[in-house]
Amino acid sequence: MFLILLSPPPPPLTFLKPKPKLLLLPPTKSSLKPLNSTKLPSPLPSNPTTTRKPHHHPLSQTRQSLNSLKPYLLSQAKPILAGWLCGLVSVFSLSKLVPKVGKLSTVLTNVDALRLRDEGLVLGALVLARLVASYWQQALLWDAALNAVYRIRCYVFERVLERDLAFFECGDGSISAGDIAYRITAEAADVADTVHAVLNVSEGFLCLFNLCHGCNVLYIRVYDTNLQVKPDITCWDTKHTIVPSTMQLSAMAAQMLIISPTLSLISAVLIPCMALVIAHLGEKLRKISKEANKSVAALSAYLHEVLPAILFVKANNSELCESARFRKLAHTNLSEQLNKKKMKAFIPQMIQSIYFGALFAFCAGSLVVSSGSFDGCSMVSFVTSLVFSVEPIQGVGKAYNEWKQGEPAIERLFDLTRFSSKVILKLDVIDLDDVTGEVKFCDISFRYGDNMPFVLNGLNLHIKAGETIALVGPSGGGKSTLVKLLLRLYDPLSGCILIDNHNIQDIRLDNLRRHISFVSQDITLFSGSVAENIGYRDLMSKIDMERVEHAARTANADEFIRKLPEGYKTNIGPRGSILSGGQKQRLALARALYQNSSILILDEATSALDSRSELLVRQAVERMMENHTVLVIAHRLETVLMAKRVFLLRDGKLEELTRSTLLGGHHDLAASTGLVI
Ligand SMILES: Nc1ncnc2c1ncn2[C@@H]1O[C@H](COP(=O)(O)OP(=O)(O)OP(=O)(O)O)[C@@H](O)[C@H]1O
Repeated sequence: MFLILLSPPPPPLTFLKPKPKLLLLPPTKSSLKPLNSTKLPSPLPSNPTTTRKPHHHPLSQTRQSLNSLKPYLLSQAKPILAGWLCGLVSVFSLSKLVPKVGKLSTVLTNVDALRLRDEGLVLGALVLARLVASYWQQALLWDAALNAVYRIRCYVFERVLERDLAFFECGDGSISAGDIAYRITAEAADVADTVHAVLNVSEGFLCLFNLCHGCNVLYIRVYDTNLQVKPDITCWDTKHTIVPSTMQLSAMAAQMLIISPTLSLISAVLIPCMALVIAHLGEKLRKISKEANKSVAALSAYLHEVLPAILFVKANNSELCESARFRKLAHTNLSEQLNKKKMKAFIPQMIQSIYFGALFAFCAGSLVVSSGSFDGCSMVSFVTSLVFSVEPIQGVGKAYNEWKQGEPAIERLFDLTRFSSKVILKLDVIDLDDVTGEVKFCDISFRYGDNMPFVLNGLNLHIKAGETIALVGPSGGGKSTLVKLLLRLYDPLSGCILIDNHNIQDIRLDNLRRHISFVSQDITLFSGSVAENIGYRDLMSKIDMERVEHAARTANADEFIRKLPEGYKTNIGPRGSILSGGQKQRLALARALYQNSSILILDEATSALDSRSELLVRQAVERMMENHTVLVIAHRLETVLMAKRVFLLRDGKLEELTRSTLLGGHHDLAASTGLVI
């Protein structure tokens, strides 16, 4: 009856240390549980360990997502406005182009070379303007969408870095590194697609004025009751969804009212009905999309855990087991994605079938009721108008669904930024330029969760400036926890920690951590050169190569570094994969030495060294003891004996051990102190 050329579909809407999870069970059904990686924090968690999620009304969810995006869209006002302007030019060119094509047929029949040339030139200019403007419209709107998402990504990552250690460490309610990585990479890309779709839709609003002309040409032709398709209505661009839709809708409504007010009113009931159906299906699509996103995040989390542990997987012949676990997660993802795609395909069909079904019923019923009060021609014209009004409603629905599909990605991304820290930062903090390194733990009590046992219970310790003390104790006794409190990764439940008689809660956090160098139990190295890893603290400024080499020599690392293919410039691979365990540890020591802080914490720092290296490192540490406060957590008697005083941490309290106790070789010493004697 009439031909509508649809435009091509819009573009598809499209480190943290992972905790090793050992799974030695065969791939039975129960062992193939997806990793618990997709638990979401509550949007405004006052307690990061809380997992209960308040129920959100879909509209408030949409408002929240829009509010989250708003500042980023406003920051891109210039390219957005420029893009819309290009859209306006593009639509204007089209509106002029359509009647021109119609006129061309008349010019061609009455051959007039001069007119033909003029018309051809105008036509060419309009086509060119349309092409160029369309290109710039897309380019500018993508520029805005991608720039907005770049800013969102940076903001989200900064907020993630600001989160308490508990968010990453405390199993219940925490989000895995893989899930976080997925949100900041792939889901942020989805947000860019959604933002672009929204901007493209909004552009339609600006085109309202301009389209009046073009649309009217189209509609007037369609209203001809003889229903002859004119050449100038064969081209209709449906890309500019909402406003052309609005225009189309009002023009059709007017025409329908003229033909039959009763029938029009009956048909008008259809519009709110369809809006309700669209809203309902859109909400369903949002939920399905969220599940689909979660299933991809679970896959990503799994890969982030397993691939770094490939050595363990191979050594344990676990390839089959891991392949089965992967299949299970991939299959869940397959069903979720399929659900999403099916829903996306279902929605337009559903809307159309409801519409045409109801339309048919109304028309048939009305014909009977009106008992021939209007002729077949008017009926056809009425139906034509109604059919044309379906398209804009569908257009609005399509835009709405694009948004609904992208909404979960926006929610999940911004969920990462909504938290209140348990480590409260005061406003009136002080900066300490130099510290002597005196540390006091005063009556410290701490536990990781409300229902967990106390790890530290009324602990007191006074470390004098420049003193070296060793902490020993059974595994799980709380030695590393004590260090975490000193670094203010957690705050004690009661008591306080003083550095140079200043409560650490009164010292600016970055200033506090600048005065403490920490070599942790699990060595953390990044891909990059040896020099970058040692001079990590100056990575963003200028690394002092002399200090790097000096630190490496002191930590007995210089010798092996020079043997590497490019010496200090050698890239050590992800997590220092090209180095041996002992080499990694010496590099970490060199890094701590480079930082030259007043307080040095070595948590099992010499455990992976051979006895020769350990001796050299011990000498280095002994040299550092002269002007540093050193806290060594050790399991080796030789390391422990370097310290001036040795404390046993057991049952949340400290007990000083005398040298004679340590050297006396009591039977139960190894069991009670965890020392390797
Ligand atoms: N993030 C955490 N959430 C909950 N409990 C934790 C967390 N970290 C440690 N714990 C618990 O706190 C206790 C003390 O742990 P910590 O790591 O301080 O012991 P440790 O003395 O350093 O042990 P090791 O010598 O084996 O390294 C342990 O029972 C441990 O299970």
